[in-house]
Amino acid sequence: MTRYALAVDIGASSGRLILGSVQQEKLELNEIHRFENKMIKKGQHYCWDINRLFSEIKKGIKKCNDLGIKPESIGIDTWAVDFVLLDENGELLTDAVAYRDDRTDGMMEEVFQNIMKERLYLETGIQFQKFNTIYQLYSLKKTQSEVLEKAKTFLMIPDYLHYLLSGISANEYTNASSTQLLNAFTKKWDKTILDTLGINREMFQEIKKPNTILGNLKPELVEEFGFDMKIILPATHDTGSAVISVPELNETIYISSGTWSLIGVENSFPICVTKALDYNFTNEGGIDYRFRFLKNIMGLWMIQEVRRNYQNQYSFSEFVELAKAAHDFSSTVNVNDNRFLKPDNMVEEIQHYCVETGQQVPATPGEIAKCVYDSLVESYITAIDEIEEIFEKSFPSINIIGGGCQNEMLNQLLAEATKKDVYAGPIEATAIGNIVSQFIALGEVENLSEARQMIKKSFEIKTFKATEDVTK
Ligand SMILES: Nc1ncnc2c1ncn2[C@@H]1O[C@H](COP(=O)(O)OP(=O)(O)O)[C@@H](O)[C@H]1O
Ligand SMILES: C[C@H](O)[C@H](O)[C@@H](O)C(=O)COP(=O)(O)O
Ligand SMILES: [Mg+2]
Repeated sequence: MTRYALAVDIGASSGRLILGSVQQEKLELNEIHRFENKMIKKGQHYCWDINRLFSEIKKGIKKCNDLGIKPESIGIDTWAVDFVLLDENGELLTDAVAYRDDRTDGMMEEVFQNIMKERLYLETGIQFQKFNTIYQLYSLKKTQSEVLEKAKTFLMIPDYLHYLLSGISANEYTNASSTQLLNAFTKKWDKTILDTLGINREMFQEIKKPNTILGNLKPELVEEFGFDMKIILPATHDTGSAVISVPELNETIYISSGTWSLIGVENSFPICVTKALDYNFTNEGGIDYRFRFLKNIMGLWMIQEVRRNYQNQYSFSEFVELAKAAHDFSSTVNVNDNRFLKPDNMVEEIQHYCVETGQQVPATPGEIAKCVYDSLVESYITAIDEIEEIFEKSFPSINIIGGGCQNEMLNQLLAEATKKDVYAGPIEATAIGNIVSQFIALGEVENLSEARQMIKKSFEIKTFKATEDVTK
């Protein structure tokens, strides 16, 4: 009898529910529901519409009935760092404020008045992004200390969605690592950091690893759906699940390409050396206590915003064709400049940058798109050079996974620029990683190694090579 696991993968731009099963030793996916995700303004803050997200999840679960399928388990992954706080009755005390909100402006610098930057990095190994949970909580402490004092439960976004399904509170390890409040070595909440910043450590929950069976659905949801499911924790940080799906993990660099581009390697221990700090690499927790040594690059968020600025009149594939037609345009921007984190108008921000740096100013949608893609490749190359400097070796290939691996122009540009083989796929890497984590817990798949072998033979992986230099 076929066993099904249901993955819920919610990224910053879209969410999807995907059923997974093993058929003839291959993983089979069936996307049953997809929905848009975006920030909404609530009061003075940008937030996630967490109630709509949960209703989309329930809508997707109910579609299983239309297929006559009762999945054995469900697991939810989303973006990192964001959270909600609950009161003693388990009710929401806060909105799900989004990491791009400006409430953390200046907070990192204030935290460094209490804890040295180097100390934070040595204990947590986490990159310095202004939106990390530590700075969001510090902002709350300054502006709404009464909320922090009342809070009894701290749940990150996937934790909260699992709580809504099961009534059980837990903090999953891979996402907890992104907060910059988890000690990279003890894998526990770092009491010294919390106490030094005066953040109530009692609200943090027990850390649970991926592959943990958290519990079952609340009885009223069993009634509503018509079936029960186990809630099994995947790597609830979406990039943690995505990296599980990288088919060629040994000796390769991956780029999880979606709203963000997360570029890095898998490692068995945290690398907290000065050079990693200076280059702002992170050591996010992975499955089986591996580490995701990676760097955030602004990613396809930029083209998502450009698309919005042009009233969504162009598809992503049309932007690629428009960029190809603008082949003579060569201005680039530093994509990791915080000015691109949440500009009022991305097109204008890119144009202002080019004026300020004395470059040709992009005017057409094609020139803007080409500038974004060329700038991303430039940033990828810098990060690859930094990784190879830190590891003191050259990596032969790059694996691009996630929705962005469909941008074949970007894939070819990277192959040409690095002379490395670029492998593209699987597209739904995050959901696949989520599903295999559930199957490992259910015993449907033996372990991570078997999962990766199964993934490699189950999905199309396209190869992009540098063109031979015929002049030689
Ligand atoms: N057909 C396509 N051609 C080129 N790029 C694409 C295509 N489809 C999706 N993309 C890129 O993939 C991105 C979305 O990737 P995805 O992994 O779904 O994002 P997230 O998980 O962050 O919501 C889009 O922003 C877009 O740039
Ligand atoms: C804010 C974090 O850096 C972000 O969540 C990143 O880690 C991530 O996982 C983004 O995933 P997307 O699928 O939204 O690109
Ligand atoms: Mg994603």
